[in-house]
Amino acid sequence: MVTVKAPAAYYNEPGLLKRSGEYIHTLGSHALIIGGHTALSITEEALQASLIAAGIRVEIKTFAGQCTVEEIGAYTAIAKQLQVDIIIAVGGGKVLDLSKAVAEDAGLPIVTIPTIPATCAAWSALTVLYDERGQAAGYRPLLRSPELVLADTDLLAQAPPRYLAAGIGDTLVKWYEFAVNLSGNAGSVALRSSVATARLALDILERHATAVYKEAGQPGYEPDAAFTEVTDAIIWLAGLVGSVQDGSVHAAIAHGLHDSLTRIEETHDRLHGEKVAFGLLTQWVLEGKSGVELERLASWLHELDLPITLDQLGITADVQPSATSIAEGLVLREGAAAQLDFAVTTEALQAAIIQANELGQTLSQRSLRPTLVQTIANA
Ligand SMILES: NC(=O)c1ccc[n+]([C@@H]2O[C@H](COP(=O)([O-])OP(=O)(O)OC[C@H]3O[C@@H](n4cnc5c(N)ncnc54)[C@H](O)[C@@H]3O)[C@@H](O)[C@H]2O)c1
Ligand SMILES: [Zn+2]
Repeated sequence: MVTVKAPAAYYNEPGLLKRSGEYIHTLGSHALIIGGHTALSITEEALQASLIAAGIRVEIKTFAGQCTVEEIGAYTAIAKQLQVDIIIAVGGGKVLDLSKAVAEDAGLPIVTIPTIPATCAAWSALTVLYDERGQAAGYRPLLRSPELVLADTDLLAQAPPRYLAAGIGDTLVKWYEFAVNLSGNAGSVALRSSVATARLALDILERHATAVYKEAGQPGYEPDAAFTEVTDAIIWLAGLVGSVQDGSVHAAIAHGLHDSLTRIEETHDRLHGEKVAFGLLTQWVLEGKSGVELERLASWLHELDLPITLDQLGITADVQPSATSIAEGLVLREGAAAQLDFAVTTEALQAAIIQANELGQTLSQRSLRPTLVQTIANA
């Protein structure tokens, strides 16, 4: 059986927030807004004004910071107690994930308003769970994607560019994680659909991501067509890649390494897309890509300021034992290894992490040189 889950509507425009009531009022008249602290401070005024103007009563609760089963239960109880008829989620991936599960458990429609383009969580019918210590604790598939996704490109363009880079990392991984599963067979329609969508997202990122990332952080930056393509790739296309499922099992190595990295305390302030990026660099080594190709790809990650060394991930312990524990922590889904034409043993993974880290160090040192020369020249 194939299931395709996507939002009833996805909008991407500058200034959407100010008009959000026009889109939301047909879905509900008494809303619970769940938002991160920063996200609410940026959006609350415009969002509330637009909702109230559209005749929607508003309740607001600040997200406590972690998407755990307990927190989902707590916000569901709040939604029921307040007797709201719609949930509006505002913020990064964690608050959107929590709110989607809350809406499902409370039997309510949900609108997602991403305030950073760091993941496809605004779109997907999936909640990634953590425990209270911030370690990955599994995935909760949801029955539906959100009813409505409002991607306000003004809002997304104002976010610190680090989040954009993380979103780019988390999107380009889609192609590389899916493509390795295609070895030797054409795949089902579901797999081919995901691969084709992931390819389109990769094409957009290859074309625009670096320039958009460099420009987006500049003062007075206004989102243009390239920015919209890049954020569409991150939210919509990456979301669509995961929207189509036929029960077949894929090996998501970079994401598996991400999950393993979440068990290392020092990586906790690194973003999802940042950990995935290092996981992807490791996967490229494991796949046996040529030195030239590895250098090209790692340089791209480096240009986006994504981590390409363990140190950049926050891991300061010795490389060898760190690589061993990350490698040992990778759990592939049952049957996934059979799809691959390269081996994923703990030893091979450990060696790949060490090689990725060495390549990352070399590239980082090389790109430091102009700065050093500059510093000496200016001394
Ligand atoms: N459901 C899915 O399909 C899916 C996909 C990928 C990742 N995820 C999950 O999403 C989470 C990662 O999401 P994330 O990377 O967005 O991190 P996040 O949700 O932790 O947000 C990162 C930070 O951004 C801040 N923030 C939000 N809006 C801001 C703004 N406009 N300006 C400045 N700061 C702002 C938040 O306060 C937060 O501290 C993880 O839990 C991950 O597992 C889910
Ligand atoms: Zn991801």
